[in-house]
Amino acid sequence: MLELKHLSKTYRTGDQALTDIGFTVPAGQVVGLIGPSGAGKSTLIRCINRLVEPSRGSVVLGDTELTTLRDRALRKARRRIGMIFQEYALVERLTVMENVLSGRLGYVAGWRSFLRRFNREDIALAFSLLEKVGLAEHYNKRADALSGGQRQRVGIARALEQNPELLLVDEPTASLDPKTSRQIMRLIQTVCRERNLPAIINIHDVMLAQQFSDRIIGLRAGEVVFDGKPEELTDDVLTRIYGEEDWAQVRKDQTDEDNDRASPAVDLAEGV
Ligand SMILES: Nc1ncnc2c1ncn2[C@@H]1O[C@H](COP(=O)(O)OP(=O)(O)OP(=O)(O)O)[C@@H](O)[C@H]1O
Repeated sequence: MLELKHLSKTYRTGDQALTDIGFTVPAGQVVGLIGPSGAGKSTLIRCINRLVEPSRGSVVLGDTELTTLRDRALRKARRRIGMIFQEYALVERLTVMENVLSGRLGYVAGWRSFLRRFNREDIALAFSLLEKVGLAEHYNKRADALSGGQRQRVGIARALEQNPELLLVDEPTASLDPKTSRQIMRLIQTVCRERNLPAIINIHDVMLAQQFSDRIIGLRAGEVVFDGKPEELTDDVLTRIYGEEDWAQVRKDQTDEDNDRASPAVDLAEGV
């Protein structure tokens, strides 16, 4: 379980990115974090694993207060949090397997020198995860030989290799076509359900968020303005989060765009 209490962040520039955020994410719950550009979504995700230092408040993972940890204790705690990034953050010239195994070392600097030290269990886990994400036969390919969807699958396997207690996911589909985006969101949802793993997904696409989250949190100007079930995301709520729009038209445009962009060639390339 993850608990945020009175979390606030003011950057040195004076930008107040988050104001008094408080919510709890129980085991197994997938939270879609939505809001307009600049609402504070990335800042919130990064305050949880302390890539950004919160100005006030607390973040509790299980029974560990993360906000007061330093150095080694912080590095150890970060290994309990799996991160999945928009741009995958793979080491391009290493193989798929090596990238997945790197999850074992979390955020430890200089991990490359330890590559030879993985034990049998780590490697067996990596193989089973590659099977899970549909990439087993590609284990020995270099990361730079993969499509975007395949890279993101490696990113998911790497995060799971950490055996995390929480997944933080930052715009996982922003670089992907609509069909691959749905496949990736479905995969994240499935692995969270299977492992009873809580996740917070920063996601721009409201329809995807609605389809694949158990709960939606809407941020606007650094504050939570909606916290509820995906089906409660009415046009009025969307206006509260994003401001005035013709939501019926936005939905139609989004559907048309999805249909236009899902060409058969792309489907084949990304379908693994
Ligand atoms: N490193 C930084 N220094 C100063 N201000 C920052 C920094 N990072 C973000 N901000 C400010 O904090 C606020 C929240 O930004 P953040 O990137 O968290 O929003 P976001 O919802 O993730 O936006 P987007 O969807 O465009 O990525 C914005 O006003 C932004 O300008």
